[in-house]
Amino acid sequence: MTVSIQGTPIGAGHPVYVIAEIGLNHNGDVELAKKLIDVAAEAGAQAVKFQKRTPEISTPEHMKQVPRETPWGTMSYLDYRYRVEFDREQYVEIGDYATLRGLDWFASPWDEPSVDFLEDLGVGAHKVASASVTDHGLLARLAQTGKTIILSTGMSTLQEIDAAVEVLGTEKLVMLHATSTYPLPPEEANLRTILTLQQRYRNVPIGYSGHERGLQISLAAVALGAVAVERHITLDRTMWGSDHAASLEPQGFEHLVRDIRIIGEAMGDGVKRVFPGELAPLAKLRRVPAPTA
Ligand SMILES: C=C(OP(=O)(O)O)C(=O)O
Repeated sequence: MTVSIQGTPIGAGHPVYVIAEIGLNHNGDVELAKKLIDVAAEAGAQAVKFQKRTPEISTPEHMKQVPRETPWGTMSYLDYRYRVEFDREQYVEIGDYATLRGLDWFASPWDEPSVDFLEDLGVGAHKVASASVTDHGLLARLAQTGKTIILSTGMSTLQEIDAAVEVLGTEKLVMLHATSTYPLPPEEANLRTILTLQQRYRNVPIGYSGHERGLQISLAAVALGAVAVERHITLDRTMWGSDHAASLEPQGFEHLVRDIRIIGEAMGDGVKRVFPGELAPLAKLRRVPAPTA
């Protein structure tokens, strides 16, 4: 089963759809966001992704007044959330820049007004963050958009995912296996879940959203058949902000996309055949030819 985002197909037999998750790693700075878009484009990703919140709604009540040290001084967690949000004008600027660089761009809306905000900007798809899997109001609003929805599944049981799929439908759905531990230790990656999801949601393309350090686990996900891969990117892992440490720097992301493309080609179609490149070794090395029927 194949779904598409702005004409780019996602599914078996198509190049792995690589999403560079900028998330909040722009730290509220449009110029930094543009540099990260450049990193994604130069590496050969197909999309960049952001996170869009209405902080008053999406911040859990018990977190709002928790003090937070930031580069802009100590402030409440709620004020910090406002500080790193882009407004409409800034989204127009970064969205246009992504389009100019040949990338799809979209975001994970963390509340219903954020869906309206993104729809107004004409995004090509929406992402559901793992944290939102059980927010059926948000999912219902997303289903109404008719756009392709990418559903992450960290922190979720199969029953919670079933219920989310019930609301979203399967026609324009991509699902990502994820474990929401930052950074993700290998023993919690549980990559065979990709196979479980493939079997349970047969018409849904299954991908992987990774929070591990390094490349190996994402590359293994592709070898297991993940048709989309999302990874956080940053200019510098030591920068201030919650996701930088579990992100890939430009060179790491470039290597990830390069290796995903090689693995994608190497996976083939599973049909056993003798390749042209084998004919010379065959002539040279095989002493006993196959018996003729
Ligand atoms: C946190 C997000 O995604 P994931 O659950 O895939 O990490 C997100 O998309 O905002």
